[in-house]
Amino acid sequence: MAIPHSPPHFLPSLKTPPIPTLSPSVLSAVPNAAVASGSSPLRVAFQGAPGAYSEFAAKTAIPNCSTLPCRSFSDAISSLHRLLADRAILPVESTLEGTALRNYDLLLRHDLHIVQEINLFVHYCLLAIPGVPRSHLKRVISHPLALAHCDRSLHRLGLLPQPVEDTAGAVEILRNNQLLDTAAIASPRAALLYGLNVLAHGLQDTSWNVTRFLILSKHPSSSTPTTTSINHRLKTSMVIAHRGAAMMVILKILSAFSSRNLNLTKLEVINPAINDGKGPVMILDVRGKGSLRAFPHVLYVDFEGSLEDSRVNDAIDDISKVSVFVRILGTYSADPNVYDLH
Ligand SMILES: O=C(O)C(=O)C[C@]1(C(=O)O)C=C[C@@H](O)C=C1
Repeated sequence: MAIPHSPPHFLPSLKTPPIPTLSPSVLSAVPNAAVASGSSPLRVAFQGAPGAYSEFAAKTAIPNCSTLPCRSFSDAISSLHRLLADRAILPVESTLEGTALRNYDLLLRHDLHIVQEINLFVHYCLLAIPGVPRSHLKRVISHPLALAHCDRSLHRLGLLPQPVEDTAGAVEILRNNQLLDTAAIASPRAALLYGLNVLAHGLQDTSWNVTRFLILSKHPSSSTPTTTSINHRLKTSMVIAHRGAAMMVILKILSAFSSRNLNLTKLEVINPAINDGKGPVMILDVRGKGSLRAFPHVLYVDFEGSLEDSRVNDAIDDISKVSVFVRILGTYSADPNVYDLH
């Protein structure tokens, strides 16, 4: 996959010129192709340039996969619909951000299935063009979340943060434009890939900085084992819409699962007023006419277990009685690890 080209070199400057942007989506340059079949590696679409954390998460979760860089998460999802990719990977939770509502929103608008999860320890580095000392740096570019995760460190270093689309994209901008007064925050892997210097490791303000990614497919997980064991727990994710009596539904959910000895791993109340300012949550009704429906009151729930288990089905029946809509988003192997990119 060719790295997108940026404009010719910028002259080093003491002022801070505008940050050049990446060229249009790499996705559109990929010829239409059939879904990988037989023994061909799975193709995983991710948002960002090669070297992004999402790409690393994809390669860690599916070691032999090939990866497809996309300009946006929505491009990554449309690459699944266009059969350019077999999987798409989305970050859905992080230590600082909590639930990434931006990506849940995407997930719910499409008829896709969660088939895998992966937890990645996100280790941020300060990267610069080789030979540039830290004292020459005036500003730093990266994904807005990465800048937020490193806020205190950047303040200490006196660097002006400027957001760009993704961490590896920032490195690419730095390299292609030879910006000598600018650093990027990205992974050690991106530094290697683009030949940049690592000036500082572990820039994140909290020592525990983990992002949870979900891998999506057009089809439910076929390799899902039907039995659970200590080493191979299954998890199911669902979305529940209700009439507004959140407390009553939450109590029902808690009792439906706890009375059957099922473990809840996530329960998040989505209040339309804080849903990233988007108002009601739009959910594709995959069982109905396949139409998008607007729900003002929604809960995101993950639990250990699968629909193969009658206790799970009974719990869902109980919950359905107090809710207006329930959609199962997928059953997949729970990731018991946190992978470190180091
Ligand atoms: O920019 C990247 O490298 C990404 O993979 C995206 C992403 C995100 O959108 O959450 C993933 C993890 C990092 O914390 C920052 C950014």
